[in-house]
Amino acid sequence: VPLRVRADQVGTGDAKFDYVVIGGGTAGLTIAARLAEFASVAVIEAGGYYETDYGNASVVPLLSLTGIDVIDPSEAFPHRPEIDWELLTEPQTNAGNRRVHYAQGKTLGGSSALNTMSYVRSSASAYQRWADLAGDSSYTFDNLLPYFKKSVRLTPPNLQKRNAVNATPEYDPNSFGSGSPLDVSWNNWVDPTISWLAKSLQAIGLVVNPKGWSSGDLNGGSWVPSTIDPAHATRESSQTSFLDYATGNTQLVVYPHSQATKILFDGTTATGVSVNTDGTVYTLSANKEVILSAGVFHSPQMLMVSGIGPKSTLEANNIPVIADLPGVGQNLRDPISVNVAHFVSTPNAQGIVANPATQPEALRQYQEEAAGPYSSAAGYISYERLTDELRSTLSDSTRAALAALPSDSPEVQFIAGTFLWTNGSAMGSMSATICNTFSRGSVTISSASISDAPVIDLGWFSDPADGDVLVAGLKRSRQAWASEPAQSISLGAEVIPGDSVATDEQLLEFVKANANMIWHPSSTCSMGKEGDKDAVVDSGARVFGVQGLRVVDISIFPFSLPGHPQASVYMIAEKIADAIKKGAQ
Ligand SMILES: Cc1cc2nc3c(=O)[nH]c(=O)nc-3n(C[C@H](O)[C@H](O)[C@H](O)COP(=O)(O)OP(=O)(O)OC[C@H]3O[C@@H](n4cnc5c(N)ncnc54)[C@H](O)[C@@H]3O)c2cc1C
Repeated sequence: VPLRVRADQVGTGDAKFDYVVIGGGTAGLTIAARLAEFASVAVIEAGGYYETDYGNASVVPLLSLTGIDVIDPSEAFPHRPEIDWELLTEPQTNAGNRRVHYAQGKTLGGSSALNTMSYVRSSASAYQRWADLAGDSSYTFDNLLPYFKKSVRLTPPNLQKRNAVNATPEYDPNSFGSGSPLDVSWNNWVDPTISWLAKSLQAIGLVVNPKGWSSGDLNGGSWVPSTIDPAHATRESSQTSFLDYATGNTQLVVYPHSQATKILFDGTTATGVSVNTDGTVYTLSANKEVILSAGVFHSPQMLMVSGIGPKSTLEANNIPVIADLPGVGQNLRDPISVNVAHFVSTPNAQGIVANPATQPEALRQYQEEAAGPYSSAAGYISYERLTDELRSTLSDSTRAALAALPSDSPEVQFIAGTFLWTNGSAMGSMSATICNTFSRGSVTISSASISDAPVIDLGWFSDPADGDVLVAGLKRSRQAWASEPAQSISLGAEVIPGDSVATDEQLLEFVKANANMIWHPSSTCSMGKEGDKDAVVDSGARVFGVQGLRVVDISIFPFSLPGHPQASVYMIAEKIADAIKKGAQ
């Protein structure tokens, strides 16, 4: 893999730019590349190149689902400091006191270098809710669509390579663009287990959405597109797309393996960033603005160590207060998920590549044709509002909480999946994930130093509605497994959770002990109206109480959007870049 940034684009030491971007992740590289079209821009990134630092596991699509050991959520997770921040949360008091490892990309590309590449937009009603909370109608789906389109380049699925009549993707080509450097397409191999489980979801009434999920309707099922380079069947990240583009077309300067340690202020105006590269400390000055894109955990931490946050927290850590902003770090939303799994008779991609008899052909297919099991990425997902039957099992307060959401908002996401059990046998899984996280967590600091990890409380199950909805989702997953298509591949009784987990109390206990993240945390620097309890930035992503500073990443989503977030992260970076450009003209 070539190192992409030209030598003259790698920064060292003190310098001045129009814009200084903290974090070369998903949003950071996108906004930096766009700003560099008309201004001088620096990006400070703590990591380097994931292709060289982590190799095939971060590049080959199948391995993004199964081979990334770094996403292990257990406390005994494998340590990969070259690409992961190695964050460990506070014990989750409502979830078996578990401390979980929360993988976050520390590399050019950020978490787009570690994610499972699914490209999913949220529902029009969710963006309407965002617009209402931000007090800005430019956040409705129709008004955001140009930025969604601008941020991607769609390549239609290669049906010949997919070679699966039951898995032809349905989508609306009009909701995609063609000019962006970021490739979105479909994988070139379909896992047979997932095809059967997709049929099982359809059998219980979750029909295929004829437009896919990029047109504002997030209900029904779809073969999910991925951020994938369709020609080579390799991961597409903000690094392989926007950084590549900026390297070829702009004077963007990158500071890799460099940690931003503090945002510097003159009074309440941000003037630059203090940076540490291997012990050398220097200043990058911003003539115009500092853009903070350090992600959901590190953006609020950076604000706090720089003097912006709840006054009591800043004072307790001897940090001079630049702006008392109580919402910083306060509105963490983390959607959680549980699995229902059976042993299955169908082969899966992991099994094929693990078998010495079938691996050589799989390798040949991947290397020569960019196809076969190694090219397998995102599969089949369905969204739905709970059925009346399941809704009637919820508590009154949960029903009331759901009723307050927009009427077309999906409530549960089902992901048809497959993996290898510890004995090497193929398993099929039907996971249920809550679409609207009612529980609130927080991010705070333990010291004034950015070198000390942020203190993360995910707040799992702090609102009982999440457990209630997840139990209903688990029951629905069981209904899918009971359907004829799933039964035709199931090799017997349910393995996870197992038939002994039967009553509502047992199901809730199972859910609390076993639910896990799907790595979509958001909202720790929420967008809102000035003075609102959680509001940290206005609708232009400008931080309240100071000048010359914006936050542009997933931390500014005002709530956890149903769906998958990266599509909206790329979109928001495009949108704010455009707002800055228009303001600068
Ligand atoms: C395992 C996993 C699977 C996922 N699967 C999907 C999926 O299939 N579909 C989907 O839509 N979303 C998925 N996501 C979520 C999605 O990838 C993230 O929401 C998105 O990438 C977040 O973008 P961001 O710009 O907010 O942060 P990031 O992309 O994480 O970028 C933050 C960057 O800031 C850098 N940084 C932080 N602090 C500093 C500092 N002090 N100095 C310098 N640099 C700093 C970091 O190193 C990082 O590069 C997944 C995430 C993970 C981790």
